Amino acid sequence: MTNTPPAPCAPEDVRRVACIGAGVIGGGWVAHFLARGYDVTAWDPAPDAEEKLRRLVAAAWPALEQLGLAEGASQDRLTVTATLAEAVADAQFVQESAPEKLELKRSLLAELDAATPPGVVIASSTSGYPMTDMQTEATDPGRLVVGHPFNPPYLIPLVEVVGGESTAADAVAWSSRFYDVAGKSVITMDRELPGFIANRLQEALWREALHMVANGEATVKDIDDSITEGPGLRWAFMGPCLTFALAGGEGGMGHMLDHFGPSLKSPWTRLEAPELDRKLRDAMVDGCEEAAGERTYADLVAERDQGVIDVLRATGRLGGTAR
Ligand SMILES: NC(=O)C1=CN([C@@H]2O[C@H](COP(=O)(O)OP(=O)(O)OC[C@H]3O[C@@H](n4cnc5c(N)ncnc54)[C@H](O)[C@@H]3O)[C@@H](O)[C@H]2O)C=CC1
Ligand SMILES: C[N+](C)(C)CC(=O)CC(=O)[O-]
Repeated sequence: MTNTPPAPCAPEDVRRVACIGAGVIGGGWVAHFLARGYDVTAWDPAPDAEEKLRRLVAAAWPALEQLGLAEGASQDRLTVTATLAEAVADAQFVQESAPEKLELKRSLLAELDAATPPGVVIASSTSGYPMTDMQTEATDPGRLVVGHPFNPPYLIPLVEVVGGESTAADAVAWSSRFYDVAGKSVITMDRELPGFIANRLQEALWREALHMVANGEATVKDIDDSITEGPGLRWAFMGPCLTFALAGGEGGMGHMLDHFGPSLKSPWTRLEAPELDRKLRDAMVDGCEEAAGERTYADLVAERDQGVIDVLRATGRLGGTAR
């Protein structure tokens, strides 16, 4: 990593944030930043983007009110611009959440770099591309970082921050501090890993779920119930390592590994990803539709939002209202 200068204002002094791409994640970021009292500009090329974005923010607002809005926070502080250049012209931080396509990310990040005031950090929401692969066309790649959120960004605290080979170390430190000030829970990585940390873990679970559905070994409902009625209850407040240390009783992780470690070699898991063919795709879609039953997308979003808030409240993690 290089050492080019960081953003022109301190993370604590940021007032204006630009969100580029306003779908599920970009819209979620907009809701989060508005609730934290920032002025937000947003740009998305889709013709119906503004209407969809305002609908998403309005749907998220009741949950955000429960979490506690920052002083002055308002949905009215959102400006949807006609062009990308207008969105970033006065931004003090930029969050990019465009589709997960490498070529698109490369050219968009270069375009953002050209249009954003010098020194302002630009973060990508990418789910797994290393920044090294995305920053290749930018004139100032030093200010490009990954800030990987979790859906919905307005409720799930975690952001994984990591730079690429050409990212300035200061830009990584600046963005980690900024997300912290903006109410997120930050893991700063000192090296690039495909999928970062959490998605690498999630992908392992997901790969096995797809294998089981593809082979008719479990239904979508079995898989979801196995987590919500089982390990998921523990994972909300204690990670998989400490949870398994308790599986060793008073002997802790040492006994757990001595006892169960050899079974790691047994063929429980399949390390290759399954072929995501039409049959498997349809089985997953049908299973999810069956699991959703009469509940609409909006019903499920409201149910998920309330569930996350209840868990945050129950585990004493409801954030403060100040930035
Ligand atoms: N959906 C998820 O659960 C998560 C997604 N992400 C990441 O967030 C990013 C966005 O994903 P989603 O919001 O799920 O996708 P999405 O499909 O919901 O939204 C993408 C938005 O980008 C817009 N767009 C298309 N071309 C664009 C361009 N050239 N410039 C700016 N915007 C453009 C689209 O009109 C759309 O509104 C991806 O990098 C994805 O990997 C990260 C964490 C979770
Ligand atoms: C499905 N996904 C890989 C895009 C998910 C994420 O990147 C994080 C999340 O929200 O779980």
